[in-house]
Amino acid sequence: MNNEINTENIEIENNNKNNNTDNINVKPFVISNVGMSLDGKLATIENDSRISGEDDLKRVHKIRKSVDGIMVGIGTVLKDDPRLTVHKINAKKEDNPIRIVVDSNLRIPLNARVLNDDATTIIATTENMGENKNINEKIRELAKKNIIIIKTGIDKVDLVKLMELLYKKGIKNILLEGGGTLNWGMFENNLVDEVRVYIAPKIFGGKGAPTFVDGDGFKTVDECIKLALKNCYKLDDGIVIEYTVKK
Ligand SMILES: NC(=O)C1=CN([C@@H]2O[C@H](COP(=O)(O)OP(=O)(O)OC[C@H]3O[C@@H](n4cnc5c(N)ncnc54)[C@H](OP(=O)(O)O)[C@@H]3O)[C@@H](O)[C@H]2O)C=CC1
Ligand SMILES: Nc1nc(O)c(N)c(N[C@@H]2O[C@H](COP(=O)(O)O)[C@@H](O)[C@H]2O)n1
Repeated sequence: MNNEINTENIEIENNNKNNNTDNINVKPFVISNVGMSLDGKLATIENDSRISGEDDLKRVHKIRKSVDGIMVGIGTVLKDDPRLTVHKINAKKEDNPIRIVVDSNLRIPLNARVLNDDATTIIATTENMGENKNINEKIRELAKKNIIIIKTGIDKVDLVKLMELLYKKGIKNILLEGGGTLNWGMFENNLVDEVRVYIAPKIFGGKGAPTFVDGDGFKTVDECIKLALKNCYKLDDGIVIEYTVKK
């Protein structure tokens, strides 16, 4: 049972008050996909992320079409303003997966393209997102756009709980499309099941350029995520490598 609160008649799911322990450890199957340079960067220091060629983008959009949900961090929304729909291959509106944005402080701009009506959008936020004084106005505007807001976590989105909640909503598989900070959060919590990377024959360099997995990093090799090679092949001018995450 979810406890729900009303903010000016707008229902926000507040899962921090949810003590239900049913279905714990039942989560969507998560595929982490990125296009990266050979040195592991997701974009250049000036946020140029044109890495994949046309065939690789078609590969990504086939995955988008096949999953229930597609997830990004608010960093990617603010930097790229993505649509997160299936638009590089033939598709109908019904083929678009549910878009999930992980955004602890509701920083999402109201004109972000992920808030358009091409697909359902869920914003995962936190208990303390309301500290900004204009937050109720923003929630009202998001509600007008039929955006679903889920609160889980106090200051930072609780990704483990979020996965359980999404699974209960019928989202059985998710394409995780980064960026590096959210990818770390997902790997750190052992929430990723499969990895697919397109590696472009390019070197971007730059200490500040985002990488496939950023965050704090594991301290030892013993702690790190271990992968088993599943498949690899040439595509465009690069290669695609697919791994299963060893659990
Ligand atoms: N080449 C590719 O395939 C791709 C490239 N990119 C690139 O990646 C870059 C963006 O990456 P980045 O800046 O790291 O942003 P992310 O998209 O990874 O978003 C990170 C933000 O998510 C929020 N967040 C909330 N809860 C969590 C949590 N539990 N764990 C982790 N994050 C959480 C945080 O913001 P808050 O605290 O406000 O909630 C955090 O700063 C861009 O340059 C983009 O172009 C992105 C995707 C794919
Ligand atoms: N796989 C992949 N290759 C690249 O070269 C990329 N730049 C990305 N970026 C991701 O796709 C999002 C854009 O999506 P829309 O086309 O607007 O639907 C972008 O925000 C990244 O998540 N991915």
